[in-house]
Amino acid sequence: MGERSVAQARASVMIYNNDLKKWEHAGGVGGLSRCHIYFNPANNSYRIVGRKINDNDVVLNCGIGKNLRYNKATPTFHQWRDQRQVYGLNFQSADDAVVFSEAVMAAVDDI
Ligand SMILES: CC(=O)N[C@@H](Cc1ccccc1Cl)C(=O)N1CC[C@@H]2C=C[C@H]3CC[C@@H](C(=O)N4CC[C@@H]5C=C[C@H]6CC[C@@H](C(=O)O)N6C(=O)[C@H]54)N3C(=O)[C@H]21
Repeated sequence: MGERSVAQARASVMIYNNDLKKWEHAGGVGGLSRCHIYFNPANNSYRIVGRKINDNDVVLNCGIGKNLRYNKATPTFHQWRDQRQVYGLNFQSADDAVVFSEAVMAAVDDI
């Protein structure tokens, strides 16, 4: 049994460039991605995967750890970090952002 999607949202994926001190579009080009939260029943893990709508390029692929701190910087821009970098999602609506954030936090609680 493979991974299954437990939530999805369209958002622009951004990565903070710590060297240049600025946000950059994940994958280098702006645009919307379909972002899924996948649950892997084989090891009870979750990850967030984002693929560009226009060419399916994977621009985000990060595990959800039990200590993940998810920051709602604005109603439509949410961010989190891992030991390497900071990720940001620019949602198209506050509603999309709420649905996705609740799924992220449910995943964190489930680990
Ligand atoms: C303790 C800690 O790690 N703190 C982190 C947050 C955090 C807290 C707790 C757990 C995890 C995390 Cl991640 C932290 O402070 N970080 C993470 C890196 C981010 C970088 C820049 C500065 C610039 C100001 C702010 C920012 O990003 N903000 C404001 C809303 C604004 C909204 C849209 C996004 C879209 C692209 C850019 C823009 O508008 O051009 N942009 C923004 O400009 C967006 N900020 C941050 O937010 C910074």
